[in-house]
Amino acid sequence: MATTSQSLPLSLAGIEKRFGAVTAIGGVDLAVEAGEFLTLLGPSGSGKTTLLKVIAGFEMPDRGTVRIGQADITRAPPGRRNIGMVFQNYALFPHLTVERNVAFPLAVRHVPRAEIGRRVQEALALVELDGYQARMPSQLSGGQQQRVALARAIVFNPGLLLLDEPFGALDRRLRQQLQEEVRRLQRRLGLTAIFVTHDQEEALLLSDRIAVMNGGAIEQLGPPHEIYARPSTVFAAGFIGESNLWRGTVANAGHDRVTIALDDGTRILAESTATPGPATALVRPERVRLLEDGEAADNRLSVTVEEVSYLGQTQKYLLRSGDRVLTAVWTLAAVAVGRVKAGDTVAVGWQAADVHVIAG
Ligand SMILES: Nc1ncnc2c1ncn2[C@@H]1O[C@H](COP(=O)(O)OP(=O)(O)OP(=O)(O)O)[C@@H](O)[C@H]1O
Repeated sequence: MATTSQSLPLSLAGIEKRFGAVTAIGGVDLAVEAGEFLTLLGPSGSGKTTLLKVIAGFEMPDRGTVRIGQADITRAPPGRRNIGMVFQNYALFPHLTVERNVAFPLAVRHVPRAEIGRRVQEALALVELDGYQARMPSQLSGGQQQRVALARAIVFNPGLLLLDEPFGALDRRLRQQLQEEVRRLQRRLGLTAIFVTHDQEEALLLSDRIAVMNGGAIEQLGPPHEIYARPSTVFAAGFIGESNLWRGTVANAGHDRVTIALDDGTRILAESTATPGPATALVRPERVRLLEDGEAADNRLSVTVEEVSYLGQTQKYLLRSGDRVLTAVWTLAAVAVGRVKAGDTVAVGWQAADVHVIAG
């Protein structure tokens, strides 16, 4: 298998797909660059799998076009799209050896026998399963089976690789190991990859860009750090990472600083160019700091500690101020174990620059 990739860009324009009264995809435009790792992230029912099936050719869209490179493949059968696929339950052929499983896509493409042998060996080496040629799938662990599935998906140099929750059935450690391997392989081969998950950590870790899906539409598209730091909607903010979200009204707008008035009278100072009107303030838990005596902060609250959870490198605190509960996550280097306990009253604060304002 050549490691020089023939990866291609993918473009979706105006994709719509209905099942009876259900709109699974409600008008999606998306351009994925060659060699890019793009994740479709969203809750159950948001349309991720349907969109992937439209790309793969297992579902026909009611409207819109699918292009790989220059070619319009909207109506092309799945086998003609040159797409590699790994699904959670995309089982290997149980009656075929590892070697014949991986050889399958080459055999159906009438690749000469000698070349098949060489390319299968190369693909198995890439997923670190060289020497497993003669095994049957039943003689492999779940992680090894998914590696064989990955080898089978890349052995024919696909223009595009689709991965639908490929690690869903695996335990956490194996999952992490395979995540790293897939990413390394994808980079090394320069593959264009579209990955479906509802696991936000997995999405943040692996992706060049994330498309946050909600109700059959892409709600936000951007690199992980941008989606985390500057979510464009309350849904995206709540779906990715932990968040403190406070709904209020932007008052006193001007000079890149605004005040957000909450209905209980609390005022939050934020660095933002938001205009007056309803808005939600987002403060990520690691931005909420424990204030030392006399320490100043743009925003300051006296809170009672309700709960402390030890998470290893960090601790998570549930803090109450009146009717409001907020979450803080502090590293052990910043706040030692036992220094702040349930029942304590402490001062916390954060800077105006730590507040992200979502208008609307
Ligand atoms: N074959 C089908 N017939 C009828 N409705 C369908 C069909 N496939 C999907 N749907 C509906 O379309 C919507 C989107 O489903 P889809 O499977 O794409 O979501 P998803 O984001 O992949 O969810 P999950 O994470 O649970 O797999 C859902 O409301 C689903 O019930």
